[in-house]
Formats: sequence, C-alpha cells, structure tokens
Amino acid sequence: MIQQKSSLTNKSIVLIGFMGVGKTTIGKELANLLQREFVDIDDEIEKKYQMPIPQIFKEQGETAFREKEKEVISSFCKKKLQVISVGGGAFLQEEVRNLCMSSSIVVFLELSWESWKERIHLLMDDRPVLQGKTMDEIEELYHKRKQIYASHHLKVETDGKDPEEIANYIVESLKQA
Ligand SMILES: Nc1ncnc2c1ncn2[C@@H]1O[C@H](COP(=O)(O)OP(=O)(O)O)[C@@H](O)[C@H]1O
Ligand SMILES: O=C(O)C1=C[C@@H](OP(=O)(O)O)[C@@H](O)[C@H](O)C1
Ligand SMILES: [Mg+2]
Repeated sequence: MIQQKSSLTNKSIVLIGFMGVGKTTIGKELANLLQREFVDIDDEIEKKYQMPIPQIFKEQGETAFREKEKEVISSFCKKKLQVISVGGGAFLQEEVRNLCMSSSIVVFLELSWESWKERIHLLMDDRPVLQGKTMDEIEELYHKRKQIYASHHLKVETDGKDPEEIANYIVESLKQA
C-alpha cells in the first residue's frame, strides 16, 4: 500500500496527486488528527485574489494561475507544522517541487484510473483543466501527470478507502518511519 522514504517531524506535510484524488478532503482529516493547521492552496489563492479558480483560468489563463499558485505555495511552505493541500498541477513547476521537497514531507495520494473515472462527475464543474476534454484526453493527462508526482517522500494508494482511513494510515506510517 505504501512506500516510505521519510518520517513525521515538525515539518509541514504537503499532499500532492491528481485532481480529485482527495487532497483537500484527506488534508482536513489529517490536520484534525495531528491537531495542525490545515491550508488548502486553492482556497488561499481564491481568498488572496478574491476570485474563484475557474474565473482566474477563464479571465487570466493557466500561466497566470500557475504564477499565483507558486507565490502562495512559497509563502506557506516557509511555515512549519501545517498540513497543506496543493492543487494537482502545482508540481508541474520545478521550483514548487524543489521547494516542497526541501521544506516539507511530501505525501503522494495515488488513485487508479479505474477508480478515478467513477469520481469524474464530482469534479467537472470546478476543475477548468478538465473542461472541454474528452475521456481519452483526460486519461492521457492522468498518465502524463504521474511523472510530476514522482517527487515525493511517501506514496499512499487510496483505492477503496475512505478519507478517515487514509488520514489514519498516513499518521501511522509517518510515526513508524
Ligand atoms: N477516499 C475517498 N473516497 C471517496 N470519495 C472521496 C475520497 N476522497 C475524496 N473524495 C471525494 O472526491 C471529490 C474530490 O475530493 P477533493 O478532496 O476535492 O480532491 P482534490 O483536492 O484532490 O481535488 C470530493 O467530492 C470528495 O468528497
Ligand atoms: O490539476 C490542476 O491543474 C488543478 C487542480 C485543482 O486542484 P485540485 O487538485 O485540488 O482539484 C486546481 O488547483 C486547479 O483547478 C488546477
Ligand atoms: Mg483540492
């Protein structure tokens, strides 16, 4: 279920993985369990720029969104002892990958394509990256994105598990490592 390369410290924990894998949901559970502050980078971007993510994509484009994303992640990564969920595209930027890997424990949440497909109806409305794409194109993106998630300290397979179970598993794994 898991590959371990690091342990629980006073560093922040950063959750990565494809859109819809459960970073935001599991991040909240994990923060509760560890009694840490929870930070969702997409929420922070929306607060800072007073605009929903789909609107940023529509009006300013993806490049502008990635710049904002990098800025916000940079400011939160400096802090310790938080649980941080970053967007599924954050690790496209090498600078973001390096920053998170050096400052925090990076946990990659993995979900198989078969399981992910069942969740797509929950995601289409507010994930601009998915909009206008065919299933084949989304599948291609899913596989391409795997490369950027290769940077991690810990990998957790989430198929068939509920968010609480996954959060508990992360805590136990990090404690034991
Ligand atoms: N382990 C899980 N099992 C079933 N549904 C889940 C699980 N984790 C998340 N979800 C659901 O999938 C959707 C996307 O979750 P979310 O946490 O927003 O993912 P992300 O932040 O990775 O995009 C939500 O509707 C959430 O309730
Ligand atoms: O993968 C992506 O490019 C994105 C993922 C989203 O976050 P989630 O991974 O939390 O859905 C959000 O940052 C934005 O819509 C772009
Ligand atoms: Mg999220």
